[in-house]
Amino acid sequence: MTRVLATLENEDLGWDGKTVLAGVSLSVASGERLALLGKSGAGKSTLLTTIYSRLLGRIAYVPQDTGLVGPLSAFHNVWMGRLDDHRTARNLRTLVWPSKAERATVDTVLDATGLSGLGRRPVMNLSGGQKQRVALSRALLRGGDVVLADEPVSAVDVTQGAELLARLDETFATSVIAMHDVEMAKGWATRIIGIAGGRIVLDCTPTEASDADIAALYV
Ligand SMILES: Nc1ncnc2c1ncn2[C@@H]1O[C@H](COP(=O)(O)OP(=O)(O)OP(=O)(O)O)[C@@H](O)[C@H]1O
Repeated sequence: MTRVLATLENEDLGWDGKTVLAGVSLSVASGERLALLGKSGAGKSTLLTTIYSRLLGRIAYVPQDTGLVGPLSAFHNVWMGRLDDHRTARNLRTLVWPSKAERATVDTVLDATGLSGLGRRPVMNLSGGQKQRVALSRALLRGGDVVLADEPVSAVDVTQGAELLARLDETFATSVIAMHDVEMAKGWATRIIGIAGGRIVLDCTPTEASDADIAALYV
C-alpha cells in the first residue's frame, strides 16, 4: 500500500531568512522515484534537504560533496553508514581493527558499485567518480526506507550512472535524487520535479514532461 512519507504545503524554503523556493506544495509517497531538475542554483539541494528533514524512519542521504573523510579508507567511510547501529566501543574497535566479517560486509557493497579491491585505499586517493561510488556504497550499506541523493552520479558516465541508480533501486523502495542529466532522469524517475524562478514549475511523470517543459527549466 502506498504511504505518504513527507508533505510540504505552500511553504517557503530558504536559508538565513532568504526565500529560495516559494509556495512549495509537494508530497513524497512510498515507491516513488523523484528526480529534482533545475539549473545550477535553482534550489534542488534546498528542496532535497527540506524533504530529508521531514522524513521519518531509516533514511540514507548522499550529500553533493559526498561527505567522505579523505584520509580514511573506503572501508571506513562506507562503515560510517551504520555507525548509529553500533555502540561506541564497537565503532572504535572497527576503526582500528576491522573484523573479517565487517570487511566482507563492506566488500559486498563496494563490489555492487564497481569498487572491488579498493576497500583499503584512502578515499582522498580515489577519482571523483570513485568517491561518488564510495558515498553510494555507504548509502547501500546503511539501507533503509528512502534514499536522498544530491547529484550522486555526476562524475561517472551515463551507462555507469544508470547502473548505480539501479543498485539504489534494488535497496531502496523510495528515492529522491537531484540530477543534472535530463535523459538519465527521464529514464530512471517515476516523477519529475522541475524547479525554475524560485518555484516548482513541473511535477509530472517523465512521459508527461515535454521537451519545451524541460528546456524552460534551464533558460
Ligand atoms: N547551506 C546553505 N546555506 C545558505 N545558503 C544556501 C545553502 N545551500 C544552498 N544555499 C543557497 O540556496 C540557493 C539555491 O541553492 P541550491 O544548492 O539549493 O541549488 P541547486 O539547484 O542544488 O544548485 P547546484 O545544481 O549548483 O547544486 C543558492 O542561492 C545557494 O547559495
